[in-house]
Amino acid sequence: MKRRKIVVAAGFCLSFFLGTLMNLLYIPGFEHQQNQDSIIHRYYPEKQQRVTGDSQLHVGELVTEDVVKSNTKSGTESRHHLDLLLQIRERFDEVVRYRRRQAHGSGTGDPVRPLERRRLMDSEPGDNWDPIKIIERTDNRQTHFQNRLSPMKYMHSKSQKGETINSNTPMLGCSSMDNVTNVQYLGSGYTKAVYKAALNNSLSVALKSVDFGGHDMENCVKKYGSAGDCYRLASFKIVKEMTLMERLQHPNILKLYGYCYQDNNEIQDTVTAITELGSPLEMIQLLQTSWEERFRICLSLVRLLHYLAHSPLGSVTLLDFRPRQFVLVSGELKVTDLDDASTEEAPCSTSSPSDCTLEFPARNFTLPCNRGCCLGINEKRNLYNAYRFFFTYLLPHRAPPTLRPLLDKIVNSTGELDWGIDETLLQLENVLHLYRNGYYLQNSTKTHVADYKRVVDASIPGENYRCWPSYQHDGCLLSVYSVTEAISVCESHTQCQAFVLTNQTTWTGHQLVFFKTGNASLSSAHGQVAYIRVSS
Ligand SMILES: Nc1ncnc2c1ncn2[C@@H]1O[C@H](COP(=O)(O)OP(=O)(O)OP(=O)(O)O)[C@@H](O)[C@H]1O
Repeated sequence: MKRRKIVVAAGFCLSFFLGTLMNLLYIPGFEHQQNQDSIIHRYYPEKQQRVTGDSQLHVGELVTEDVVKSNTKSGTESRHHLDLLLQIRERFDEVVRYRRRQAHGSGTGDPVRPLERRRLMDSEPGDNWDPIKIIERTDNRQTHFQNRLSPMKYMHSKSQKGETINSNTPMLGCSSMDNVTNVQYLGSGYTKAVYKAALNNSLSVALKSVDFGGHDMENCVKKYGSAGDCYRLASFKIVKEMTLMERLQHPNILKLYGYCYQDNNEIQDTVTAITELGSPLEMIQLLQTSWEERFRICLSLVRLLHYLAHSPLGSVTLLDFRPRQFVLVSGELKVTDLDDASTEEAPCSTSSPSDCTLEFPARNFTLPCNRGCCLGINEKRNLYNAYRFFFTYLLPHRAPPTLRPLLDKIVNSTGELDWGIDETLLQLENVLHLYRNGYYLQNSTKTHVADYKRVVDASIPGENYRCWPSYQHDGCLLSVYSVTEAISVCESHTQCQAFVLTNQTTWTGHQLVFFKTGNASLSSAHGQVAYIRVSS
């Protein structure tokens, strides 16, 4: 109520108010309509079209809360504080846009309606700034998303049960964090710290929160001196990430299991995201794994990028695309860091080709400008990053020789940005088809030199030797399409005198086979088949 009065008063006394504001905050030329609009555009780009005759009122509305706080400070402090608050509001608006955006192509461009915006501005000072909470308070629509991710239901609830994210997955909240064990630090970046933990001694999860000692918080507090506001600014990265994890559902995007808001000693409502657990990508380690596993990572990545290019929010680009933004979950690549994802398509004019320049350290590309937008810029940025960070290292290296020409073509075409993501996906799926069905095996006229005795339900536990790239470090465990391929492998290893077809398969359906130096330890093993070399 009090806030409402302040907004109304601001409307009546606006010219006086804005004049004072200009003097206090030293915003040059604030009295000029043009500059007011550019300020609005800078901080509230989506407002600009609406700001016409009554733009002053909008300015008043937008900054009133901030100014009331800032008015009590010295000029420089106020300007700094306002800057910080405007950054928070900017991130807030971004999250609102993602939450409200209709499925791409079926909805309105600007989902924040003026009435809601006014209500947002009217929310009580001191209320926490969790946009999900604020929107929920102000939104009288029962959206699908709200039903599934209601902070009122989950975030402070200590006894929630039976609610779901997806139709069959219970949503986790603060109560699930009552019994957290085996907490281990996993990693941190500029803003967040990530811990591995077991909930109720069973479910292993990753817990993501703002790193109080991280660069982001440290730099912000140094500049603005307000730990609380700096926390709010940083926490919007987690809120954005949670929002995108919820809205972008794909097997190669880490799952959001839930979240919890808790007060700590100094700061109210600190947010912790509870997500699927992965293991950080180690490029050196990856180079030592089989081609099949490395191909899986590239294919997961391309499937992810294909989804992002056609996502319900529009074409999403990952502005920070280093391998550390991805983790592995059971061999599948998943993106974890979504705080730098963006759906903004770069605007351009046909008379200025440089508008659409994609710049990379070793190369630049200029894309065509089509109807004021750089054609496919988000998709192509992702694709070139996939090429430079993943494909060049992982795709061709030790691939089956017959697949090499296809793989080289994929690497070259993505490196030149000749293909879009649709064609790239098609080509990788084709490679999978050829591999999965054994079409990569050479039609060799060479006959095998040795004969092998087949022993059903038998294994050879000992007689191991090492080979590369083995699925097991102290033995030679490789994947093959067929017995014929296993015989070829055995004949190419000087130590090999036998092999055992296990009953395990890889993600492509290939069979895992142990290669052995002999058969002295032959013993019965249900479901396995041993092949023993009987002549040479
Ligand atoms: N779900 C997860 N499972 C395992 N490790 C994770 C998970 N999420 C993040 N990590 C690890 O924690 C690190 C930091 O996480 P994240 O990238 O989200 O933080 P950030 O502050 O945004 O980092 P950056 O500065 O790279 O943007 C990651 O590099 C990754 O190795």
